[in-house]
Amino acid sequence: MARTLVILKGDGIGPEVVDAALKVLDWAAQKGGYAVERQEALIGGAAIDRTGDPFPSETRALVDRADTVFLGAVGGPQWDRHPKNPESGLLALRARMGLWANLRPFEVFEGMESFSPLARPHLRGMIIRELLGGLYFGQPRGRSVVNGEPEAMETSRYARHEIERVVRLGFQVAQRQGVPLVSVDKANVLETSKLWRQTVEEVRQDFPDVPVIHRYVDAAAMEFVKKPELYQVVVTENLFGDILSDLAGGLVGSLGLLGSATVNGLQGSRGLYEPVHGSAPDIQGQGIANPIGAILSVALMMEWSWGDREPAQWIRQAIRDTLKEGYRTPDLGGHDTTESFTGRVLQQMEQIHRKEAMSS
Ligand SMILES: NC(=O)C1=CN([C@@H]2O[C@H](COP(=O)(O)OP(=O)(O)OC[C@H]3O[C@@H](n4cnc5c(N)ncnc54)[C@H](O)[C@@H]3O)[C@@H](O)[C@H]2O)C=CC1
Ligand SMILES: CC(C)CC(=O)C(=O)O
Ligand SMILES: [Mg+2]
Repeated sequence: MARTLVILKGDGIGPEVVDAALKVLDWAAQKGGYAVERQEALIGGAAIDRTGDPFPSETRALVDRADTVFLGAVGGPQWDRHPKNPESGLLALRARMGLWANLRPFEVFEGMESFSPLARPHLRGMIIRELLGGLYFGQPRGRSVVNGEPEAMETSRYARHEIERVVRLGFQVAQRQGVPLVSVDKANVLETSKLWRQTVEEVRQDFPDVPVIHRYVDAAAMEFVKKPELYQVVVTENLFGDILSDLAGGLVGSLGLLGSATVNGLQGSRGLYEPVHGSAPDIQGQGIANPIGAILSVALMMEWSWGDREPAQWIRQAIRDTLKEGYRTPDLGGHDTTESFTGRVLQQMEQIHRKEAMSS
């Protein structure tokens, strides 16, 4: 059966890493013997330039009919002074799809230890970031002039059910892995965080076998660096998850190494897949962006939306093997281009596939 996919390449290095990821997807689909029907649409700054809207109606219509969406990245300095904001297109997409759990796995690949002074061998974990609430979406927000002076405001808001569903997912993932759940909040100050912590305490009654560690976000930032092995499954609100997942990028050696899946719980095929990094305007157009985050997002898509576990494992193994052989893009001290690195990953996948075919 054909799988359908909406592709939103976006801005900066978005198109570069998405093109790399699609090569891997095509290979896996061909080996799996199924077709992927792809439709492409505009988002972010590219959409502003063409239509005046960062999330145009044509894109909305396609997304509404789609189960699976794959995104590059949005934003860039050329839109800083534009009245419309590319990032608001991404937030509108996330809200429109109604997907609330953003899973951001991280892993120190073998040989990558020296790219972060903090990296530990074999370190891996996952940040589960609530994606539809908090400061990014709360109302009221905006600008005003008070006593002749410009003011700006945002609102952080969470309803209990919005916290409960993502916390429950956190418990389920931690239970599956047999590890503690680390819940990050700022309950010593913020009302939303007090409700968050109270909800975690209530939901934990249903998971008596999962130890819970509560941390305030400031202490968590310190401890993530000092004792990262504690942070195997982390559940947290939108803003804190955004910040801590970039910290995880630093911890494993590069932001370019992280993929993500945004889903509605353990079941269901609907998903939005995107690398954790942004549009990286500083390296845009040079052909040197690290495609690993985007390629790992393909693996997550195959697993979470399509239930294709085996090709997802081939992809991950091929990335490990390619790095182990010393191929790297410049963010990891290497000389590979996005294209040459992706070519190596494809070769590794071919080898893994051939070996498995011979042994079965
Ligand atoms: N999901 C999205 O679409 C996101 C978009 N952004 C937007 O991206 C633009 C740039 O934001 P920044 O703060 O610079 O964050 P960024 O994630 O784009 O880049 C931060 C640093 O990491 C490097 N980097 C990121 N991805 C890389 C990759 N795949 N390979 C090699 N190096 C990589 C960049 O070169 C840069 O030095 C802004 O407009 C921002 O709003 C930022 C984060 C997420
Ligand atoms: C650009 C923002 C909308 C979000 C962001 O930084 C992220 O999702 O990682
Ligand atoms: Mg971010």
